[in-house]
Amino acid sequence: MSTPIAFLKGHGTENDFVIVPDPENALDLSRAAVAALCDRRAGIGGDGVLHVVRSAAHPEARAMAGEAEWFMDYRNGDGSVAEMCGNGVRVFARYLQHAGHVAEGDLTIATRAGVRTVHIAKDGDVTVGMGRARLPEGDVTVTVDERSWPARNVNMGNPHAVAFVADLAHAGTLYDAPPVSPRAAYPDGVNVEFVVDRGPRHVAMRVHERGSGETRSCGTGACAVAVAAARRDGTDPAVTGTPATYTVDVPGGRLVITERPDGEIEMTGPAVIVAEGAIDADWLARASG
Ligand SMILES: N[C@@H](CCC[C@H](N)C(=O)O)C(=O)O
Repeated sequence: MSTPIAFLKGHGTENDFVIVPDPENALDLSRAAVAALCDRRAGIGGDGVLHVVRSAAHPEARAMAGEAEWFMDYRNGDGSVAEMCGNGVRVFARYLQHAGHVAEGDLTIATRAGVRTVHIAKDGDVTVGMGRARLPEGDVTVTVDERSWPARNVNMGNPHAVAFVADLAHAGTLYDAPPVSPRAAYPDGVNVEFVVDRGPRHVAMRVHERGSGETRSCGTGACAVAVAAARRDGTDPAVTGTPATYTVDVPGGRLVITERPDGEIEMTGPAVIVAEGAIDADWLARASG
């Protein structure tokens, strides 16, 4: 029998992850292995995997090793690779604290979208500097059944289409990815957010994530929603010169997003470790095919 592989389970506003500490990048976490881990019946279950690797030990992160000791090698539930995961980076920071690698306060984490700054507060919430949004030009349309909505193309390191709708139920079951057109606007696929107003600078959303399906929360998605809402509401900080803060309710909780006049975005929310265990390495090897 092979040596078991340590894992933890954690979530941020119920966007849940299998955390696999692998400081020296010794594991071969294939696409099939990640999908098996995330399987909610035959595996551990999660929206994605947070593979915890020292930046110096990962080819995609080596160049960031001087700025951030740890690299979040994030994978979606189907095993695909994504550039960024906003809830994931908060849970990743919570894991580093839990494992004694870092203390409360400020730290940096390398991601495929670049180095992110994180603050672990005494009250338990974790804030992450999400960088700036990009807003590619061009009209985008999201469709569910017989309804279509104009959507805003927002890139938070990963791609989003944000549609303001009259009722979140209009998003339907979200079992399948809602069609977004033109497809050429998103050559690598897209995360789709459906948004309703709850009050001044307060919205609620549902999301269909690329590579994971409908999830209970998406941090980059919540940031994309806040950015789109600010442009719609005339509160774009680059225009008004004052920060815009939006409360974004997700099915799994609440995130608070602030965009500053220089475009930098901060997101605050909870991050929780719920379990620790050991993966049967032989099972994982078989699952990897
Ligand atoms: N849940 C994440 C986003 C994860 C990546 C996304 N599915 C993609 O493929 O871009 C978040 O909290 O940001």
